Amino acid sequence: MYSFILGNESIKMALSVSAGGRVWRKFFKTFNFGPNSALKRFPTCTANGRLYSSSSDNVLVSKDEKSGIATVRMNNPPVNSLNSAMLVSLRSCFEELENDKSCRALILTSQKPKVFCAGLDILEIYRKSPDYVAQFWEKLQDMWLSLYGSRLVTMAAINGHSPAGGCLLSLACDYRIMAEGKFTIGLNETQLDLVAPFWLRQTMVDVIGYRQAEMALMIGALYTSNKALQLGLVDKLAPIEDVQTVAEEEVKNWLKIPDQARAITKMASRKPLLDELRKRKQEDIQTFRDETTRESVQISIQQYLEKLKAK
Ligand SMILES: CC/C=C\C/C=C\C/C=C/C=C/CC(=O)SCCNC(=O)CCNC(=O)[C@H](O)C(C)(C)COP(=O)(O)OP(=O)(O)OC[C@H]1O[C@@H](n2cnc3c(N)ncnc32)[C@H](O)[C@@H]1OP(=O)(O)O
Repeated sequence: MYSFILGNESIKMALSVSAGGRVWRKFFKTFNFGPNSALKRFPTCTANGRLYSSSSDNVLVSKDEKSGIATVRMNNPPVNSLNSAMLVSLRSCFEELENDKSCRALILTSQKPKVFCAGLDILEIYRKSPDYVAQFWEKLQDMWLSLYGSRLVTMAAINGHSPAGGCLLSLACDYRIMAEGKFTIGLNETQLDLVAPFWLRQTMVDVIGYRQAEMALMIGALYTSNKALQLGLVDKLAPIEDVQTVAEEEVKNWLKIPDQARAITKMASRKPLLDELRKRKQEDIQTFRDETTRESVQISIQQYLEKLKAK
C-alpha cells in the first residue's frame, strides 16, 4: 500500500485494500485536500507516461523511465525570465508529471548554465493594462500551486543566478542544490519597489527562519551561493558542471523513502499555505494589479529596467 501515490483514485484503491485504511481515510478527511490539490486530481497520463503538451520549447522535459526521475529544463533565452507563456508551460509540465503514474521526482534546472531564472519578466508588468497584469499574476499563482503542492520529490538544481522569481521557484521545491561561485539568489523585490506576496514571504520564513527572512525581504537581499548555504536558503553547493549529477544522486536518496508517507508528510506541512492562497487568490490578484500599476511603481520599474540595460 505504501509504494506509490498515483492520484486520488489510486489512493482510494490503496485504502480499500489496506489493513490500515481507516487511518489514512481519517487523514484525508481531516486534511480535506482542496480542488487544486495534486493528491486529489485523477491522473490522465498517456500509455507511456510521457506526454508533455507544451506547444513551445521553452520548457524541455526528459524522464528516466527506470527511476521515474524527470528533469525539467527552463529554456527561455537569454535569462529564463518568467513571461506568461513560460508560466503556462511550467504549470502544464508540472501537472502532467504529477499525473504521470511512473513519475516520482522532478529536477528543475536551466538549459542555459549561469542563469537558473531571472525572475518574472519585468516587461510583463511594465505599462500593461490592469487586466493583463491580473491575468499574469494568476498564471504565477497557478504555476506555484502546482509546484509547491506537488506529490513528487521536487529538487531545484540551481545552475546559475536565481533572483526573485528564480528564488520563488527554488523555494517551492523540497531541496535546493546551487552552483558554487559568484551566482546569487534571493528575493530582491523591494529593490524594484515591489512587495513579495504573503505566500512567497512565508516560504522564505519557512526555509530560513523568521529573523533572517524578515531582514532579507526588507532589504531585498541577493546572496552569494556560500552565504545562501550558510543561511539555509540552499541545502548544498556543487561545481556548476556537477549540479545536475549531484541533484540526481540526492533525488535517489529521497526515493528510498516510501512515496506515500513522504508525500503525505509534505502535504500536511504545506496544506495551510496552499489553502490560504487558494482562499485569498482574488484578493492577492487585486493587490498585485493595484500595486504594480501604480504610477510610482511603474517609474521604479522603468528605472530598474534602464539600469539592467545599461549594465
Ligand atoms: C500580491 C502582491 C502584492 C503586491 C506586490 C506587488 C508586486 C510583487 C511582486 C512582484 C514580484 C516580482 C518578482 C520578480 O521576479 S521581478 C524580477 C526581478 N529580477 C531581477 O531583478 C533580475 C534581473 N536580471 C539580472 O539581474 C540579470 O539579468 C541576471 C543576473 C539574471 C543575468 O545577468 P546576465 O549578465 O547574464 O544577463 P543580462 O545582460 O543582465 O540580461 C540579458 C537581457 O535580459 C534582460 N533581463 C534580465 N532580467 C530580466 C527580467 N527579469 N525581465 C525582463 N528582462 C530581463 C536584460 O535587460 C537584458 O536585456 P537586453 O539584452 O539588454 O535587451
